[in-house]
Amino acid sequence: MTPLLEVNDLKMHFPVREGLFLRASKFNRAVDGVNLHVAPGETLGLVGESGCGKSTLGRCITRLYQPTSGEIKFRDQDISRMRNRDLLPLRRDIQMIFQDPLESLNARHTVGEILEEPLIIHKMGNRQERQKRVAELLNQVGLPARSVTRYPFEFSGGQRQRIGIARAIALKPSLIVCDEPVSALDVSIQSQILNLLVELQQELNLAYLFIAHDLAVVKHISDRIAIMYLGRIVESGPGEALYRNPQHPYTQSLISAIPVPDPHQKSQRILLKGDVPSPINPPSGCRFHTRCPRATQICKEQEPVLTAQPETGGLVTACHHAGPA
Ligand SMILES: Nc1ncnc2c1ncn2[C@@H]1O[C@H](COP(=O)(O)OP(=O)(O)OP(=O)(O)O)[C@@H](O)[C@H]1O
Repeated sequence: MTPLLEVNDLKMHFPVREGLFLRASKFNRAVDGVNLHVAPGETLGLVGESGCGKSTLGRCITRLYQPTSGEIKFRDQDISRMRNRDLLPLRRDIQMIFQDPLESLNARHTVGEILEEPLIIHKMGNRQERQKRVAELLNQVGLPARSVTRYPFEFSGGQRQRIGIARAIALKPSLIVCDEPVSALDVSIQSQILNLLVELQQELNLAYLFIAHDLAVVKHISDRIAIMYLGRIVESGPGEALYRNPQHPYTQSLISAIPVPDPHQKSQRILLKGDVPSPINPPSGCRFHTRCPRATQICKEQEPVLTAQPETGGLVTACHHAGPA
């Protein structure tokens, strides 16, 4: 199937300004050569530790950021260098849901105004038609019709995320970048929001790039999962294969950290050495070598490329010593 979204060798390097004249002598390589693709109606889970560049990647794809280099192809058109003016039609089709809805929703506007705003910007319908659409959106996300006159602070965290979701689907997009949409919510509410996202996906044929720092969250909702470490994808493939038979030691350590519900089943936690290095000065060769239990000389010298792993059900892995744990 032709991908809806294709990202090739994408880089986002933030200048680090220092000294009296705030000159940029260094760069934070937040995203440093990412390749990925998402098919229509598919969910790609993007997982990695805090600071590995997930949000930056999501913001490049939605073109909140102008990437430093690389390609972002949406419906076969490279949008990575598009000017703001030309991006308007695209902003209808690619939306974003944020971790903290309170921060992303305008606190001085009522829910009705928040949901009507994108319809006004994109000149959709007259006032009456827009109000009808707002009522329909509230219904779709499971909020009462009377919410239109209320303000975001009057809602609970989960309800606020429902407002964020309603706003994201208002323009009938085909791709939504979900940036840790349930991380700030209680566990019981998390599953309600995840279920809502799955229902809407089926109803509206939405594709999701679902960002999370926790593999357990994306496990049940992702068709495929990509694991990110220090600005790069280190392993990806169908969710089921990635859980059952991960080949990258970093994926293996993330999976070993997921609590096992059955107390009789033993889980061998794979602990990593040290902390995540700085993306300002990433390690040579394989970026993961400083923390990797399998690292040898070649890992310090040569950067591994993503390579298909035979008999793993479709995993691609960037590791000189890829193999089962
Ligand atoms: N606007 C920005 N300007 C400069 N540096 C930034 C900016 N946004 C992010 N960074 C840096 O880029 C790196 C990646 O950050 P990013 O937020 O993308 O990671 P993340 O994986 O989403 O982490 P988290 O889960 O904590 O949000 C970090 O070192 C961060 O400090």
